[in-house]
Amino acid sequence: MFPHRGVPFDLPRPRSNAFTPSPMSQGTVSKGPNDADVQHTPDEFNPFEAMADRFDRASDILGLEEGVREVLRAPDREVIVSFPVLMDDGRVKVFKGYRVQHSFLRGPAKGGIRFAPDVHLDEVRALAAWMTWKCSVVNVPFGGGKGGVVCDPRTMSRGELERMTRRYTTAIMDVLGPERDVPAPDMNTNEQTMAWIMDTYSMHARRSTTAVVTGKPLSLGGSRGRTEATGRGVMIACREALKTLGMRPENTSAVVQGAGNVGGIGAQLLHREGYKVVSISDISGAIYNERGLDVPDVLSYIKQNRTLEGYTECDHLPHAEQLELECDLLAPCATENQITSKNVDRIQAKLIVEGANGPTTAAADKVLEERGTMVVPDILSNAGGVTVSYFEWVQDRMGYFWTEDIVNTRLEQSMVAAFNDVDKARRKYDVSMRIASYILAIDRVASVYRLRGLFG
Ligand SMILES: NC(=O)C1=CN([C@@H]2O[C@H](COP(=O)(O)OP(=O)(O)OC[C@H]3O[C@@H](n4cnc5c(N)ncnc54)[C@H](OP(=O)(O)O)[C@@H]3O)[C@@H](O)[C@H]2O)C=CC1
Ligand SMILES: O=C(O)CCC(=O)C(=O)O
Repeated sequence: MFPHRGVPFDLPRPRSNAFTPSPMSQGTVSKGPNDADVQHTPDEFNPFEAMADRFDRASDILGLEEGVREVLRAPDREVIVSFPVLMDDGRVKVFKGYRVQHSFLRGPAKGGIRFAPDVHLDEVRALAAWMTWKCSVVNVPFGGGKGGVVCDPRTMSRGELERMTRRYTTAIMDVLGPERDVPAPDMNTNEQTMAWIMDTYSMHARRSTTAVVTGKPLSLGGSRGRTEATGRGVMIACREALKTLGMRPENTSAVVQGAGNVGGIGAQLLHREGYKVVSISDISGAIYNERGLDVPDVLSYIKQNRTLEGYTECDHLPHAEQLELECDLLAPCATENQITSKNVDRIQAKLIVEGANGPTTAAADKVLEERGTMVVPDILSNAGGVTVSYFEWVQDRMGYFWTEDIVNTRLEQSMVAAFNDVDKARRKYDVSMRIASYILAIDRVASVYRLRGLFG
């Protein structure tokens, strides 16, 4: 069902065992990539290495002390669990889940949970570290965490998904909590999943604990604007980037990869702002219309049919061709490792705004930098989601809920401030937006570490 997730479409599926600790057992807690027995095999498609490559470049520029560098690079805690779930046919199936908490220096760990058949530890490690840097870039008081369950949600019934979510939550519940670690939605999880997590946690805690998770339904302490927040943040990042390039939305053609929470809502908001969205994709492939797609119509088609397959008024393209389309703006909003050393020479977009986490490999980054293609990196451009998650956590703890206007205004202010902070660092250090974001993020986390005390 997810044949290409996390790898370029035209390649055999690379797998790295770099940093992967040996046998996973119930409740394993591993120290992570700094373990002495770990073997390092350079691998362009390993997301943790992609993160570490940028981390090292930014740390070199900052002249970060060796000890601090080691502390900030490695995850603080990794939990690996195996748990049984009763399937609809009466069988018991054992699932594997992860929760990686990369850093608590700036506050509780924060980050989504994804359900996918090929989710793996290095991916979750990278995603957790990216959360630390992202929260720092937008200056919200959280560290970074991420979770994953190896499963194929498309083949599971609602009951199976609920039982799996509840068992996973129970298995990792010791490390969760409003002041410990606060999950949120990611790929293939949504507000219903968050409601199950909140309920399971609350049953064990013997009190309703809304602030243990964000991205919940409104009636369970969710925030107005959270569902749209990541796509809205992507739209704001596009607008700010266009300004620096002297371009205007109405003269900008856009290609959006992914049609889920980030890509679908992002495309819709770009369309509303006057961009010509010429292509959108989902797992089945891409659609293209050079005159521009009717995005609301495309999204309602997907809602009805659960796929883009069969949509008319457009050409259908394979995934790989979508990324190489002639366009002004490319917004990869699906998954990791989409723009790589294999296809970067054929990417024609003038501007890349990353809605997904890790869609560009470090090797491709270097080519884009040399070519002068502007890339607004994930840890800045998709930070709208965690920003409104922070607002949700605050509202839950206050027990006082904001209007959508207030949420959107504060999100707008936060995204623009973060964009400007990164742009300032870019000019100061004469680096790309990506490296500038890492410099800003690492510097903020490192200064907190020094303030809290190096040897505590
Ligand atoms: N949700 C959030 O708030 C945030 C998400 N992100 C990141 O954004 C990305 C997308 O997440 P989200 O939108 O929540 O996930 P969803 O599950 O809502 O949507 C994912 C979308 O990507 C499509 N897709 C999956 N694989 C491919 C592929 N290989 N090529 C093209 N399309 C593909 C899916 O198609 P189909 O439906 O057919 O499977 C679906 O349209 C992830 O990297 C996530 O980590 C980042 C910040 C916050
Ligand atoms: O909203 C959140 O807490 C995190 C969202 C997320 O997983 C991400 O930004 O990658």
